[in-house]
Amino acid sequence: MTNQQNVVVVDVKPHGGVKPPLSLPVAKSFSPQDLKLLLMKKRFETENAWVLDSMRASSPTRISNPTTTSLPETDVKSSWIVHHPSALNMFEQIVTASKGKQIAMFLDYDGTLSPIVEDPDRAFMPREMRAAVRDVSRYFPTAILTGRCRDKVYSFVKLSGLYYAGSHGMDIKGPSKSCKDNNNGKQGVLFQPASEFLPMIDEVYKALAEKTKSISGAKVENNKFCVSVHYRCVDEKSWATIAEQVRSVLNHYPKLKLTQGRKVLEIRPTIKWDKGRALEFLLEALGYNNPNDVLPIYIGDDRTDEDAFKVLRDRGLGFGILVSKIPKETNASYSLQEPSEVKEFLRRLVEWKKLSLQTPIIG
Ligand SMILES: O=P(O)(O)OC[C@H]1O[C@H](O[C@H]2O[C@H](CO)[C@@H](O)[C@H](O)[C@H]2O)[C@H](O)[C@@H](O)[C@@H]1O
Repeated sequence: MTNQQNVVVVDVKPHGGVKPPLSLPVAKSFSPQDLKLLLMKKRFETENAWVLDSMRASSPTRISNPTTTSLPETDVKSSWIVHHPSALNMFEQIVTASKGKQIAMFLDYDGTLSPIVEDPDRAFMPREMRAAVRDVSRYFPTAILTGRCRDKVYSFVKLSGLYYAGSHGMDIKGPSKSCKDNNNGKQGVLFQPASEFLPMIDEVYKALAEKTKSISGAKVENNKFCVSVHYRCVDEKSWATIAEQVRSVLNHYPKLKLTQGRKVLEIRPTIKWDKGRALEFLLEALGYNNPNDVLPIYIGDDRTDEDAFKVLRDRGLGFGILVSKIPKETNASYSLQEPSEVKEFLRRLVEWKKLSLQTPIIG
C-alpha cells in the first residue's frame, strides 16, 4: 500500500464530446491550491495527448476496431466495399432513386474536387473538373461546402452559378449573376451564423501564426470564421509542439473548439453549426421542404463531411458518397476512390440527364 490515492476525474471536453478520464496520483498532503494546479497541468497534458493521438490517426478515422484489425487488410477492404460500394457501379440505382425528384448536388472542395497537395494555396481545381462541375450546375442545383474561406474557394472554382458555403458552412452565399457579382461585398449572402466571432477568429489567427512561426513547415490559414493550422509539411517530431502551441492559445478562448481534418487542426466557434446544418439550410433555401421532391447527393472526403452524411442518413434522404481509397468509418452510403472518379460520376450524371430530357415519356 502507498499513501497515495487515485483520483479519477471524468471530464467533458470544453468543446463537446467526452475526454478520457484523468487519472492522477494525489499525495494526501496536497493543499486544494496544489491539487488545482496539478489538475490543470494534467488536463493540459491529457488534452495535448488527445490532440496528438488524433493528429497521428489523421482524418477521417481509418477502420481499426478489434473485429476488423484481426482480419487481413484485403478482407477489411472487400468487406468495407460491400457496405460502401462504388457510386460508379451503383449509378443506375442512384438515378433510379431520383425518379420524380430533383437531384441536388453538394460538393466538398479539398480532396473531392481538387487533389490533396502540400501547399493549401495551390490546391487548384483541374480544368476538366471545372467543366464537369459547371455542366452539373446547369442541370442540377449545386453547392460547394468547404472548410475554406468562401472567397478563397471561389477564386479556385470561379463558377458563378453555384451556392458556396465557406468556413464549414458558416458563410453561405447564393449564386451570383456573373463572376463580377461575387466581389460585391455582402450581396447574395444568405447566412452567417458566426459573425460575432470575426474579431476573435482574427485575433486567434494572429496568435497562432506568431506561436507556430518557428516550426518549420507549419502554416496557419485564416478561413474567416475559422482557422486552419496545417502540419502536413511539419516533421512528425514537431507535431507535439504544434498541438501544445494550439492548445495554449485555445485555452484563452473557451468559446472556440478544436476539430481535425486531413493533417490540419481546425479552430472554430462552439456554435452548433456544421456542414450538416448548412446542408439542411441549403435544402430549405432551394425550396425543398418536402423530402419527396428532392434527392440530395453529397460528395466529400473529410471528417467534417461526416456531419452532412449523417444528416442524410438520419433523414433517410439521398446519398452520401465518401471519397476514399481506404476503408474508413463513415455515414456515407457509397464511395469513390479519388477526385478523378468524382469527375467521372459528375459527367455520367450530366449525360444521363441530357439523355432523359431527349427521351419522350411513353404512356
Ligand atoms: O472542407 P474542405 O473543402 O475539404 O476543406 C478542408 C480543408 O482543406 C484544405 O486543407 C486540406 O487540403 C490542402 C490542399 O490539398 C492540404 O494541404 C491540407 O493538408 C488539407 O488539410 C484547406 O487548406 C483548409 O483550410 C480546409 O479547412
